[in-house]
Amino acid sequence: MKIAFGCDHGGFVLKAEIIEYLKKNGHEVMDFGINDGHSVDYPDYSLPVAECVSAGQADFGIVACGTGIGISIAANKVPGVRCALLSDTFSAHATREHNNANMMALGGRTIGPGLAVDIVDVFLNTPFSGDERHQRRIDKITAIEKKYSK
Ligand SMILES: O=C[C@H](O)[C@H](O)[C@H](O)COP(=O)(O)O
Repeated sequence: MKIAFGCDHGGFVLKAEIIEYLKKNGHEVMDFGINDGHSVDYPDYSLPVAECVSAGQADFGIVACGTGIGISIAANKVPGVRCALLSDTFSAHATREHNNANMMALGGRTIGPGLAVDIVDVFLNTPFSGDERHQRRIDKITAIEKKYSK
């Protein structure tokens, strides 16, 4: 799969292990930085990942900041993006199965790289259930997006 990745300085601590996992598992990585731990603004690194996913240029997006909160808020402003902030594998499974999430956000100051890689693994290997009730709810999210987009 094609995976777009972006992080700020708070998420940079997770980057090496996540990228290593992705490459080892045969994924193509579109790396939007950052490439060292200097201080940056997380929306600048969330946007290109979210735009790639929204345009269908990547299958999934992974973003990381200190908490995962700011970078997920920014990603979810892009139409078509459903970015889940994750800190456990149960939620990683559930957000794919129920929400058909196409992006995940992780916090470099809240979880360690081992758990982050487990979360990525579960997320990427869990399909959307396709159940009518879940699709109906996702369609309602899309309708909200359409209501507020000009
Ligand atoms: O939600 C925002 C992220 O956690 C940022 O990584 C965080 O706010 C960066 O903080 P600072 O600039 O103090 O390192």
